[in-house]
Amino acid sequence: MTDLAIAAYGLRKSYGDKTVLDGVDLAVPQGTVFSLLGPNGAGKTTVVKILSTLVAPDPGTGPIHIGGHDLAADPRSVRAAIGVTGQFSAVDGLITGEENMLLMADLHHLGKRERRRVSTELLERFDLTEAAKKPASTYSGGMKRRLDIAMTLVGNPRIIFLDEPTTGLDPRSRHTMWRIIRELVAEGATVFLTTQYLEEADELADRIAVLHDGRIAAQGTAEELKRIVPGGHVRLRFTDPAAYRSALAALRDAARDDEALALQLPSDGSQRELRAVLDRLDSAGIEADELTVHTPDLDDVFFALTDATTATSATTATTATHQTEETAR
Ligand SMILES: Nc1ncnc2c1ncn2[C@@H]1O[C@H](COP(=O)(O)OP(=O)(O)OP(=O)(O)O)[C@@H](O)[C@H]1O
Repeated sequence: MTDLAIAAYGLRKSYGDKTVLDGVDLAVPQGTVFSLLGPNGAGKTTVVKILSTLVAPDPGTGPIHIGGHDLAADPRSVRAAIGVTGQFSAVDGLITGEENMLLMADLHHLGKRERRRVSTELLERFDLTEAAKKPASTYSGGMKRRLDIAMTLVGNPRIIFLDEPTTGLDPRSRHTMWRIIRELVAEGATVFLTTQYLEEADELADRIAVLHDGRIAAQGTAEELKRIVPGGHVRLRFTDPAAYRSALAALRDAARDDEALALQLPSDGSQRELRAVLDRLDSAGIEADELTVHTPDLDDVFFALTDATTATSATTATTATHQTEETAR
């Protein structure tokens, strides 16, 4: 257990007769990023609130250890070990960024000189020195979010909960946030990240869990999760209708898209399967104008796990715009 920053067993929580968490197990090794994914209302924030001592879990919940401390027996030590930034920021808009930082330093009982040093250092690190003397209400969304994280880091927490840290941020601010998260982990912190952006989990997380219907529907590395959904295929596109027709005759098992003059053959995207497809094309004398490989992405996994009825259309939709599609010809 010692190398686990977060170990929680059988998390349960209901509000009235609504069961939000119905036995959730979580194990997060130190120095890693763990991402909890789930649709709106799945219970991600509830998990963060329980693990950060803000909300009590229901009776029947198993043991929870955060940073080696028993959450039920020693919540004070848990609070000392963690930092939390939620969807509702702790930033006070009426005072300056610097004043927000100093206030946080006071809450952590830092000495006079130390509070200045920590505040200046963190403002600089998060590129807020120039704006430090301006009221936080004048900050952009990205700046506010950076200030929020800077405030969280005042107490030098080893375990950091980030609840949807990039929701509503533009791509540049999002990338800045990703860099910050990577730096924190490189310094040895553990990050528990909730997000609705699958791309974000894919980018950052060592392990990902998908929360659905009060339980963990699946968990693993991004690669492991992608392997559990079907949908990988090779797509061949033709410009000449005659070539398309002869390909159609030779590859009877392929799914056809007559309008686009395209065929799709199932494939897991591995070198072996790709070679098999190319061999078939060669032996049938087929020369496609374009060959693209589609491997399932986290969107496919997410839709497949959280809503079976939308799985098919989601897979189709991502096929058209997929980022990991590689044009081979
Ligand atoms: N204090 C509360 N009282 C009653 N119901 C609550 C309370 N807090 C949360 N809920 C309900 O619990 C469910 C899970 O909420 P939670 O905020 O944990 O979801 P989430 O996965 O974080 O969603 P989102 O992505 O929308 O933030 C929701 O249906 C919510 O309405």
